[in-house]
Amino acid sequence: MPLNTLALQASDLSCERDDRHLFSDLTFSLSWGECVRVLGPNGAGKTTLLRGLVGLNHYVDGAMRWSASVDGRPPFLYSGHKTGVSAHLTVAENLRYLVGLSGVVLTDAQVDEALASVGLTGFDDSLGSELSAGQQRRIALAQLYVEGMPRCWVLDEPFVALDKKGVAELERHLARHCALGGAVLLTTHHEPTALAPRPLMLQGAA
Ligand SMILES: Nc1ncnc2c1ncn2[C@@H]1O[C@H](COP(=O)(O)OP(=O)(O)OP(=O)(O)O)[C@@H](O)[C@H]1O
Repeated sequence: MPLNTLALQASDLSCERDDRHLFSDLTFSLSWGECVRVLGPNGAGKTTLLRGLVGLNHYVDGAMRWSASVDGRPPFLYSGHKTGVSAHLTVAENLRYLVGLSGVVLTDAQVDEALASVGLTGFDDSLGSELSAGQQRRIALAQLYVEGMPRCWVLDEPFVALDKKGVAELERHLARHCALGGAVLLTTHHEPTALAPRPLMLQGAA
């Protein structure tokens, strides 16, 4: 497949952690317009794989080729199982910090708009520590509503702590993103209903 149709090409990946083989011979691609869901039981290595792909650990060996980035910025947006929200920053500061990792600087109006998209209007000045788990998750997810962010999203358990309405809205948002030519690589124990991701099973090493 021509590389410009791919957000990611990963070949012959293998992973050993603490002398345990988690997976091997893993080859897959993520096309633009596609959502891929990494599947496997607890401890199979889903988080390890995602973190390895985005350069947050060195446990994963093999060839990983992301689509070209713009202006040297990261070619992907990563949001982890832990939200990365600081207890000591306000909601607006947290959002500015998270999108800043992708080289994006927000106007006040853009902050308001993104927070409104995730139901956090009026919480701009609240500290991260003053928010519930679901609200903290929503701060991290607000990045997905900001224009100019990378179009390839790597999301580790993005539905965790969200209420029913939040889950449905996020599913719709991810489906919309892919329909508009974005790409999503995620892991989740939640069974999506409005999203039909292509499964990628971590089988474990032979
Ligand atoms: N902090 C850690 N220190 C040492 N080993 C770890 C640590 N976190 C995970 N591991 C090891 O790596 C393996 C893969 O963990 P990982 O978190 O990638 O699994 P997972 O598939 O994402 O699991 P889950 O479905 O429970 O989130 C685990 O089986 C465990 O042995």
